Amino acid sequence: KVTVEQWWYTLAVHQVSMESLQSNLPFFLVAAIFLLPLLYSLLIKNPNETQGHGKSKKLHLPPGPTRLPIIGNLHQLGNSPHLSLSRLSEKFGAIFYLQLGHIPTVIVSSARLAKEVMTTHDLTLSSRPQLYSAKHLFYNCTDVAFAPYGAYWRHLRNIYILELLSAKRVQSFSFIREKQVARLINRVAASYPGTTNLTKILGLYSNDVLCEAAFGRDFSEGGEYDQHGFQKMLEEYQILLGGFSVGDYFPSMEWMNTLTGMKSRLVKTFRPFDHFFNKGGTHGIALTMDNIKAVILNMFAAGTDTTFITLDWGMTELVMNRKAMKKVQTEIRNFMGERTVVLESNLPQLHYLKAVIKEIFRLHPPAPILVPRESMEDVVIDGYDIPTKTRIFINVWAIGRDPESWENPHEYEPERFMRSSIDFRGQDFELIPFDAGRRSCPAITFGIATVELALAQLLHSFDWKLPPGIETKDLDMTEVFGISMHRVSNLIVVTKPHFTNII
Ligand code: HEM
Repeated sequence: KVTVEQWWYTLAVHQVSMESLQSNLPFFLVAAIFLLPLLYSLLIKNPNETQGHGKSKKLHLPPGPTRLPIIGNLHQLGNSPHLSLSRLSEKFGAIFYLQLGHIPTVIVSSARLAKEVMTTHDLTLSSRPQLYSAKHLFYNCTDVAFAPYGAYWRHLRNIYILELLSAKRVQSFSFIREKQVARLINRVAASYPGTTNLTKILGLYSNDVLCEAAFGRDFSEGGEYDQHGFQKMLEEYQILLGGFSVGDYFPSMEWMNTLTGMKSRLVKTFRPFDHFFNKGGTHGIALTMDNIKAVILNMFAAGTDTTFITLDWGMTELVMNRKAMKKVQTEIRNFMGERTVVLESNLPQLHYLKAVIKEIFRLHPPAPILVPRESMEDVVIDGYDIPTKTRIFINVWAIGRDPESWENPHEYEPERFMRSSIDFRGQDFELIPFDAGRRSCPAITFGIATVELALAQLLHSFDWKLPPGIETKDLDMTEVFGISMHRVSNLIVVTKPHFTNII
């Protein structure tokens, strides 16, 4: 039976924080009076026997108790689903089942099973659930990330791979990255000798690169960018996409999203972007204007936060791990000598820098449980029958810290990648920050180039440490809830320029 605890667990995993419960208390009380009988009949349903969707398939649960416990406090659970799901996988194994409302959900937390999902069953598991937030934020899921599998998605995906993000196109954007890295360095230098809010500066850099690549125009010049409030809008996007809406778990109760205010919040977030994109033109592409806007919007939503999170965690880990910081700076400075500006052509020689970035992806994948997939047919994974329309989450955060795959899994040790050929491009399932298979990130080359160049130049141009009186143990590692997750706190540092001519 789905117990009341499980229902609470469902809410908790999907960001119903104590604050939001409290602020919506009058609504919940009124709703409870009217809806309790209905909720009761919906919840008291045996997940072992019926999965709805017109089929009557048996879902064989992994061994272990079927009744799920509540772990930790609600607020903590709600804001860190990758942590709570990792704890559940320690208890129930590398594959386990959750009945989230009416939706059968399977969580996969090992490299071996991720490989099974992303190779053997990649096609069957290549669809996406039509999430309520994605329908409102991405033109009824007509973008590439949330479109269900089919001819339309394949068409869009080809536009990404062959046109927007082809190797040649990404290469042609190198002047954008080099220009924006120079601006990044100037922003850091401007705060010298005071403290630098590096998180803020890295956020601006990631947005500037994407804006210029997408629109061919530098929006940060003349403050046009700030005027549109992109940064805030994108943050809201990440939160809403990862958030909980009743209709995603109880499809027949989608109307409740209007009452909870979820719908108006989505519309409010979506409108400014839509308005902004109206300034462009379609110019002969056989897609509707909304389709094109969805594609561009996807680049922002998928590309800015992920790049920024990688850089922010990268600098945080290096500031905390002085030995690795010294080693990577020595590598860059030995190679660069008196040359102050790092070029993209220098990057292939910086092997330890690449190991540093892999280690960031292992410990802090920007999308810790990826975007859910949805099964298009019945499928057997690791001996378990998984029915059609099951939602599949891959906990890449847990896979990156799995002691079966990694020695000292919680330690920051880039050296491990100097001794191994493991890479993040979708062949080694221990390290899949970009996902793998059909639904993997089409922008790996773009993303990596944006991260590598910025990191190399920051480390070459400055020495970095925490402000006086602050120690590594004082840094707050809590993450903000969302589909991608960055640290709640900003990284505040003090810098010392390496070259006299930089300030
Ligand atoms: C460090 C940088 C990045 C990381 C770690 C990353 C990670 C990911 C992941 C994990 C997915 C798969 C979603 C899933 O199945 O869970 C994805 C998809 C996607 N990413 Fe990235 N990404 C990065 C940068 C970018 C950039 C810069 C862009 C655009 C310029 C981009 C565009 C996309 C798009 C359009 C998809 C949807 C693909 C589909 O569903 O077919 N990403 N990314």
